[in-house]
Amino acid sequence: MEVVIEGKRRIKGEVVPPPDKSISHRSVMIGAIAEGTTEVERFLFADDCLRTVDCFRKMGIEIEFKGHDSVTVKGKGLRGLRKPEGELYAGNSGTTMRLLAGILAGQDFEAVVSGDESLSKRPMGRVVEPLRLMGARIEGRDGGRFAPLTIRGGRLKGIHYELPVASAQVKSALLLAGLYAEGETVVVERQKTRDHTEIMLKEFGGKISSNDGLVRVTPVEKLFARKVVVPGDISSAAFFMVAAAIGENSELLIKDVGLNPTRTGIIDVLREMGCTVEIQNEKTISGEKVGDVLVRGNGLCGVVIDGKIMPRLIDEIPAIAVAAAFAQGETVIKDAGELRVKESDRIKSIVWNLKKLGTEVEEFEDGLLIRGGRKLRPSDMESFGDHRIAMAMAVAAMSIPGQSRIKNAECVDISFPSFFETLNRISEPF
Ligand SMILES: O=C(O)C1=C[C@@H](OP(=O)(O)O)[C@@H](O)[C@H](O)C1
Ligand SMILES: C=C(OP(=O)(O)O)C(=O)O
Repeated sequence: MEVVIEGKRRIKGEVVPPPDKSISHRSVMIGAIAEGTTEVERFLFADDCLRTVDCFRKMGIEIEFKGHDSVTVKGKGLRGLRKPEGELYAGNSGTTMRLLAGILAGQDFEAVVSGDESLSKRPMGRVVEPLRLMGARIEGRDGGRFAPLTIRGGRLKGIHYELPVASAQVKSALLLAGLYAEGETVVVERQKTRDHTEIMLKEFGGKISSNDGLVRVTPVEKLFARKVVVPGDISSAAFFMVAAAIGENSELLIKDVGLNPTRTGIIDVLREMGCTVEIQNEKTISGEKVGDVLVRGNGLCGVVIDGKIMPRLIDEIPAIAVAAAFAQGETVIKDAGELRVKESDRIKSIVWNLKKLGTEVEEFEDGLLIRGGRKLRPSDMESFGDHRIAMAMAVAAMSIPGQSRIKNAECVDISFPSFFETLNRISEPF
């Protein structure tokens, strides 16, 4: 699908972002291994989370869709999953494959997890190696570095493991496997990554603690079903934040956004770039911080983004790169090598598209430099099959007078199926 975008400028009004993808995945996974029925209010009906639903249905879990945005998961307890017939297909979703690997490592059956072309190229050694140390038998392409993975779970033992890459998916896989292990599992993270697994496991009665970069889990006999209310996804909201930040005279209220501090790097960066971002109505729901975010565009300047903040905004870099192209001065993004192993090589994808728009960009192994503030031209852009690239470039196109095109834009269905309609609704013509 090719989407044509007429450049418009003013972004105005109110918007509610789609439910959080990370939390939606976890609600099904943890709900499936809890005792009782977990009601999930505001589940994300998008491709990635539906892959997680399919995988658990294949393992005998009843999952019902209720209305347009809720699901119920009939949990069967820690030992209630059954051996699936055929492969478990994770599609494009890294979160599905890596977290599922952790749960499968604790089961006493064999299962195969596969993915689409993009997911089959993403590194799986980072979960395979520590899960093997815990006692799981896992095979995969190239010695287990790539999917499909064949996982034979069994008796696991807890490990003390320092994450070689800052990854919430790897941490979560080990914590989930730790539910089945003998003794304590300790994951050491040098940079704090999103902690939705820890929060939800605690809500469901898990024994888990986090202190000073050490996350510890010990097995419990049972997890107990809980109602989960999923906040809006700050990673989806980020596209609107940037749209409002770069739009002249723009003001946008984004409601019910998840504000877990491990995810709010985008807000810090936009403020540092000179944008007004106000948080209103903060509350805590299902253990997660939520609030409304008001963004007012009033001119941006370049920034340096590196180091510890990276895990707090890793999925927002495509949107931030667009903000940088519209900002005065240079923006440098470093320590972002992880972008090369997402749904596309996001450093390459960003550089390719920004150059088409007339931005001066330099590519580094672990990041990029963007010289902002030049007059940009409308263009034909390419998603490279990556939802976040399609959405970021649509936001850029929206602020450039004239007609741009985004090729292969159907990939927005991965995390935000109504993205283009929503973007149209909040933007006004010149
Ligand atoms: O745990 C999660 O839900 C996610 C963790 C991050 O990946 P990594 O763990 O690979 O950094 C992020 O990029 C992804 O979109 C979702
Ligand atoms: C990297 C992402 O997701 P995943 O790793 O689950 O495919 C993303 O949504 O940007």
